[in-house]
Amino acid sequence: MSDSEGSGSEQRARKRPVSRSPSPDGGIKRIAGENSSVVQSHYNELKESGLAERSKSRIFHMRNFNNWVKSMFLNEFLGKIKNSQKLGEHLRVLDMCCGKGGDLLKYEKAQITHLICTDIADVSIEQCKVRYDQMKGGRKFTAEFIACDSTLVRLREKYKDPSMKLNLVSCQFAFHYCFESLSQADCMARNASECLQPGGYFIATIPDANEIMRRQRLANENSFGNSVYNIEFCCDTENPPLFGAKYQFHLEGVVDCPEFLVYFPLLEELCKKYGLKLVRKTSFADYFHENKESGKMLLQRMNALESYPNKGRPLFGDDSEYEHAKNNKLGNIRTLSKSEWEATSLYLVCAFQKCKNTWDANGKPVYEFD
Ligand SMILES: C[S@@+](CC[C@H](N)C(=O)[O-])C[C@H]1O[C@@H](n2cnc3c(N)ncnc32)[C@H](O)[C@@H]1O
Repeated sequence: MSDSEGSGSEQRARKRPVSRSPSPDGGIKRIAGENSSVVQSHYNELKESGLAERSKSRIFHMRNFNNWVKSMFLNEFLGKIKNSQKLGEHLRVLDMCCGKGGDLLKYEKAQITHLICTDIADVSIEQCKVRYDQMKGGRKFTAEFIACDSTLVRLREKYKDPSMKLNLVSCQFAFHYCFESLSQADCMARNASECLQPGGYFIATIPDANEIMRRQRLANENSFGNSVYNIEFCCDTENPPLFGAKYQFHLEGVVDCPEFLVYFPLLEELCKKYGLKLVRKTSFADYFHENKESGKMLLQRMNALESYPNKGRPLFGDDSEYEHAKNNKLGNIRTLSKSEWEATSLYLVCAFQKCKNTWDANGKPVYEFD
């Protein structure tokens, strides 16, 4: 259940030189954003479920766990930003691919001053705006809402104030959609970076391509997974293209969409082009182990782990899903079922910091990476 850093697939991937690839899209001609409409329809049609319904979901704890990771990661970087600011300074955030606004309360608690919410799914953006309008409290931040494809559109041109400087850009569980093609990934990286002020951060949670490929190699099949998730490859798994390495991702009751592998060294290169320097990359599994003590109270409050045994109440998974918890000597423990852990440990968190720049004779930024 641990991260697969240094796995065979990663070593194979590392051997593949980015610049020598004859065709970054694997030789297949694609229309930019070919899959975007499928993704847009999927999220637009996704029913908004209330807490009562969510708490019956097979992946109730995993969704809370993912939310815990997001909260901890957001707070880690918002904390760094606040520590570097003077009292009373603005704290402006772009939530790129914000969905229905699941992170609005996190921003309110962090006392940000302005939020830009963007998403390709207009229904989600509308629901996000309704949620924002229903938020009460004197510390409420100002906000703007934009429905558009961040892999095709220059977001800056849509902002109320295109000269606005942002402190944080967050893209949660969504950046991988842009790896459909080079032009889309480039557009998204530019959107993540161009309004960030030097010192600001771009943070993201994405599926870990090395872990996905490791599991595919183990399964030796195009399709693999468990009772809560399934991945079915729609590209050559022996030699996946750098862009457009498509797979169909199914997650119990919430996702059924085409996604794309994010070859991380390439993401790093794209970010570098726009002055973003990698400062953190950690698997969800390692992030949990690093932060479970400091985030213990929040884990409890967010109901991010399941009690085992569950005081006579039924468990969310079959009994066989808790073998790892059976032999512990502590009696009652908090855990996730095996299938949920396998699904959540597919992901990684990463953070990039915007560098300072000077300008060359042609007016192009020259970034100061140390
Ligand atoms: C898994 S959801 C995550 C939503 C939210 N960030 C969260 O953490 O709850 C992925 C989101 O990405 C959005 N999305 C996918 N492709 C997009 C694109 N090309 N441009 C903008 N949004 C996109 C979807 O509409 C969906 O709301």
